[in-house]
Amino acid sequence: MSQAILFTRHVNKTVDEALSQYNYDKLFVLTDTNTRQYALPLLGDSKAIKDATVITIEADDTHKNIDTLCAVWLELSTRHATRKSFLINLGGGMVTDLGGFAASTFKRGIRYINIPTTLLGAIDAAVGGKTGINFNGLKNEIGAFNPALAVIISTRFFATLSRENLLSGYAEMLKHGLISNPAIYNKLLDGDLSTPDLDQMLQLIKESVNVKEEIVKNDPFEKNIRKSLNLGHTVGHAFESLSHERKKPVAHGYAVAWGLICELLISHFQVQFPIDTIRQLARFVYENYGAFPITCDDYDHLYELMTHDKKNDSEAVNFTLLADIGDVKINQTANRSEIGIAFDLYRELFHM
Ligand SMILES: NC(=O)c1ccc[n+]([C@@H]2O[C@H](COP(=O)([O-])OP(=O)(O)OC[C@H]3O[C@@H](n4cnc5c(N)ncnc54)[C@H](O)[C@@H]3O)[C@@H](O)[C@H]2O)c1
Ligand SMILES: O=C(O)C(=O)C[C@@H](O)[C@H](O)[C@H](O)COP(=O)(O)O
Ligand SMILES: [Zn+2]
Repeated sequence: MSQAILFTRHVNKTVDEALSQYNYDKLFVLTDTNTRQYALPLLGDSKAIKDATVITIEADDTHKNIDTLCAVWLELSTRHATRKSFLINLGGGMVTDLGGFAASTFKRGIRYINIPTTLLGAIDAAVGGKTGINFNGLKNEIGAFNPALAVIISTRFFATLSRENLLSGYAEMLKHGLISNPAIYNKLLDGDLSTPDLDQMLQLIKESVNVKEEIVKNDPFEKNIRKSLNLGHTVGHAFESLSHERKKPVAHGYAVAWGLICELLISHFQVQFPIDTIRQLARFVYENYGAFPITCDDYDHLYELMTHDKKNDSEAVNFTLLADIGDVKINQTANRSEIGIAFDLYRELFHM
């Protein structure tokens, strides 16, 4: 499973060079309503893109669903896309997840590349081949492992990103720091998020992509060590699903940030992750991300959502835990009452 990761400041040129390597009959570009407005113009000088058919879907995770997927399949079909056609996914993780899955399934698979336009997309979603959609109230319940042939990353896209979406991506970078080593983690924790400088952040972005790339190379299908990339997501996805049910969707990275704290609390009790490091991160998360409001009335439902986690292989809920920064313990479990204790402490740390 090889995937070229290309960092560039000249996206047009890089896109044209990348596409010139492939023979294709028709080129399609998938955008959402925001990336059509803000990101597509940055590709205006690409010769290849000038002749492409643009397909545009509604923005945000509430549309990462089967209806939107059908709409993309229908466009490809009515416009006579063939197995020799090519798709470019231009957007954040919502577009690259859904577009990657559309490409993986249309006529049993057409080739595609990702051009992430969010920080989260660049350091995480566009890389590594997890594609899919939400289904039955569950995150990424349907999907496939199938990497984009190339991922073209340019920080130029991030100039129009909201602060919320920058922070959302930063949370997945913190996750990469936690699972890799203290040097990367501490730099991230020292970052000043009040006035983020994207060019200064480029080095951190490259390190973060590298953390993910190395893990995926070793375990592309998440049989073992790739589960480390899921730190924070067992709880995070349950928070995210609950936020959709409440019709107040939170950004994915925010749910991961809160999920990280809960799972580090479970790590503390099960594999002695240091409590002071949790307190420090909880302060950072509270100051920058606020809190996801829960009461003990939500615990049973959150637990039910976690019983659907894709890492589970039995009745028990599977967690990736940490004994320390960079010391990952996969295939750990926690029961309903242990998770309840973590929620109690999370609420205390987040002043609920
Ligand atoms: N496949 C993976 O490995 C993986 C990893 C992490 C997250 N994900 C998934 O990715 C999704 C989250 O991705 P995301 O945070 O990029 O969200 P997103 O794609 O929904 O983008 C967030 C918002 O920013 C807008 N936007 C995108 N680019 C913009 C730009 N350049 N300027 C202005 N606005 C822009 C979008 O239209 C959207 O409104 C979730 O569905 C999550 O499950 C997948
Ligand atoms: O690439 C991975 O592996 C990850 O787990 C990265 C996560 O940040 C990402 O949110 C992923 O989509 C979660 O996957 P899921 O298998 O828990 O749905
Ligand atoms: Zn994630």
